[in-house]
Amino acid sequence: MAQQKQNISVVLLEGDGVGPEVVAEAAKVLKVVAPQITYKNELIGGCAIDATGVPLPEQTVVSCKNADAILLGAVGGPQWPRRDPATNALGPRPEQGLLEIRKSLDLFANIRPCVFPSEALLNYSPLKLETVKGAEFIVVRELTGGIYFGERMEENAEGEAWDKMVYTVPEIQRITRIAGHLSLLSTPPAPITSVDKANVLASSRLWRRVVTETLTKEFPTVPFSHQLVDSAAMIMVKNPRALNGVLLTENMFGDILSDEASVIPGSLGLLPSASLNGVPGTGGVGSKVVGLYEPIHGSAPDIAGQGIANPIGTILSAALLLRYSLGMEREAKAVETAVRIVLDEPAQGGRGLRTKDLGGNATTKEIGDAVVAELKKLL
Ligand SMILES: NC(=O)C1=CN([C@@H]2O[C@H](COP(=O)(O)OP(=O)(O)OC[C@H]3O[C@@H](n4cnc5c(N)ncnc54)[C@H](O)[C@@H]3O)[C@@H](O)[C@H]2O)C=CC1
Ligand SMILES: CC(C)CC(=O)C(=O)O
Ligand SMILES: [Mg+2]
Repeated sequence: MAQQKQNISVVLLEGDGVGPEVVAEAAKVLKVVAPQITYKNELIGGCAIDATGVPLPEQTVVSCKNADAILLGAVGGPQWPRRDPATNALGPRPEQGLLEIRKSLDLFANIRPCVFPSEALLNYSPLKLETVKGAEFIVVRELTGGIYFGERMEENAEGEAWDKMVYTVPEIQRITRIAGHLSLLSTPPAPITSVDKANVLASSRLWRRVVTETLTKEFPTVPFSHQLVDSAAMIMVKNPRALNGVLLTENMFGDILSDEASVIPGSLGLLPSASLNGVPGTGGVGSKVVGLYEPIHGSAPDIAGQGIANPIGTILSAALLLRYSLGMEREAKAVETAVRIVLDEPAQGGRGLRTKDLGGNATTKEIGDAVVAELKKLL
């Protein structure tokens, strides 16, 4: 087993809505597999606005920069932005906090694996079993550039507003290298599908040129192709196996396509993500990168406070945290196995537990407790 650091610090950013509910379960899981971790809770999003006036307090940034890894729930909700009763001006948005922490830590690489955490879920996908069986790809989303970070103008007196989408060569090169690296972890190298809108957008034409050059020069054994984003969205639900491998794309397209991808295994509550500032390792000393880990979903205000949110996306994000930032591959795999057993049908030796989004009636806490119980048997 890889040598491990003893004093590990993880910052928990619970955020808003279902954030605290799902982070509580993932933290419970981490405490079992890695008891040496110490935790610090910090504020981000709407709860930070209400407590401090800003969505990302300086103290949160400092703690995150000093930590070995960060686990986040979600931010946002219909109560924000709040309106100042005196001036009628709108206050800050919780989502700004998330964008700012990604930028502050230079977390340019967002990795969102779209896999079935258990084969049993094949029966619960809203798509036909024969369509989704065998679908398995990783969305590699550029996370600190593009339209979410471009200049913008809010609505003016003429009823006009705009957002600018900018990409630079180095930004595209570094995210392409992440995709190339992930491709090479498979034998033979996994195909990369780069998704853009090069038939319309100048930034996409740059994207396509730089992706082509970087992969051709630096990853000559990696097969790749280009797909326009509109048809990629169609293929994802019609024949998702055609995207198997690595789906490389820019910030906004990756945001949208990854939510769509969650329909394949059956719920937005299932998919984890890792936001990194470098090449992800597969475990062991020296392979660690700065990382923020979060489920791909939002704060789900429609179900917040009911104890029914699916915590699996967050628990699997904790597994990615163990793998990529702490070099604890054995523990990461154990968490993934425990999740599989919880979801597997009893006839397969599993527990057949599912939350409401997957047609079951288990609570958030029951799923977390079951993962912990299975994990204790595995360790
Ligand atoms: N990373 C983040 O913090 C993100 C924050 N948001 C914010 O979240 C708020 C709500 O946004 P929505 O568009 O409603 O997206 P959402 O992802 O919060 O919810 C969309 C739908 O999926 C369901 N859902 C989400 N997570 C679930 C889970 N773990 N278990 C079961 N069902 C789940 C929700 O109940 C809802 O019906 C907004 O303020 C938005 O800006 C949205 C996406 C990401
Ligand atoms: C604030 C948003 C960009 C968050 C989001 O939807 C995401 O990262 O998936
Ligand atoms: Mg999103």
